[in-house]
Amino acid sequence: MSEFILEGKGLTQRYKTDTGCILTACRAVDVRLRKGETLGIVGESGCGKSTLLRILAQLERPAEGQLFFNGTEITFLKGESLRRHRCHIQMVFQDPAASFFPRMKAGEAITEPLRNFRRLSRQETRDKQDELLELVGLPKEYANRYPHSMSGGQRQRLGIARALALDPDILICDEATSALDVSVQRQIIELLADIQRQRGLSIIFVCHDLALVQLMAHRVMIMYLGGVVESLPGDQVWDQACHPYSKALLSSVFATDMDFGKPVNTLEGDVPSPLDLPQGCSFHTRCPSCAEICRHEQPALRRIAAEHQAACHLLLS
Ligand SMILES: Nc1ncnc2c1ncn2[C@@H]1O[C@H](COP(=O)(O)OP(=O)(O)OP(=O)(O)O)[C@@H](O)[C@H]1O
Repeated sequence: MSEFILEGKGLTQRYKTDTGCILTACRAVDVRLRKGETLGIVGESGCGKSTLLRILAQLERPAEGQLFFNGTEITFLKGESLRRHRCHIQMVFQDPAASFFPRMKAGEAITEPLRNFRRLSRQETRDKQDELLELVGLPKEYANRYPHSMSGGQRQRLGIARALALDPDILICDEATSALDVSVQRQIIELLADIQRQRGLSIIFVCHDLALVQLMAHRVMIMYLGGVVESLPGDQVWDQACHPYSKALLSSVFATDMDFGKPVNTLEGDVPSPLDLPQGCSFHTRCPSCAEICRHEQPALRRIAAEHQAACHLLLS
């Protein structure tokens, strides 16, 4: 049995654009998720987070690389075995309202995935609705309400309830709190942590907000332009993150907490296009510490400390 419930090796994804060019959205990404662990994935818009999630959830197949579930390769599953496998990994999206039929009541909506897999008696459906609503902290009576009549936070609870209907081993949350107010974000994160403790669930939590991710993730992976630039334990992000990109993200996130007078290390320039990846280190065009080697040699992810890797020439020389 593998130490990891989900493992991706060298996951790469390319898309053909409308103009016939090849865009590399994900570059040789290694992902490891342990049972009961939360892995946070952070990065700016367009860095390939959603692409990576779609590969991990098997909504699309990578152009290169392999995927393992509990040590068994699942990269090439198809047909009925793929459909069955999807029960193990479920997703929560940023806008759950978009995936609810407007005329379907909440109770029906959250048990829908279950009905796709087996017949349920009326009593079984009601019991499951009650169980799921209680799990996500909503009153039973909400089964009869329409999702659009609920608040954003309540709808996101429904989204989580629906993702849990099939009792998955892994929950993948794609910007699941980004559309919510800060106080509601906290409640949803606490809810996820509670459910994780109760059910031993493994969670992948993708977000562009590093402050939020490091609050809940056991490990954090920082992505830039389709690749991983740093990976480290969540509780070390604030004082041990060492890649120049991670540091720039941190100083912009925590700028409001900083002393006046302390320079804020903001990022200059734009992210290069994934259609035209720069030579050498993908971050060198914006890196304040760029050296000659960074312009022509791509740094590999290397060990900095236990459970901590970074891809930067300057940290390793
Ligand atoms: N199906 C597709 N066809 C062509 N290009 C795509 C496709 N899906 C994603 N891309 C491109 O791949 C790159 C990575 O996109 P992706 O959505 O994975 O990034 P992201 O980090 O999740 O961004 P965001 O936070 O804005 O959702 C982007 O340049 C995007 O335009």
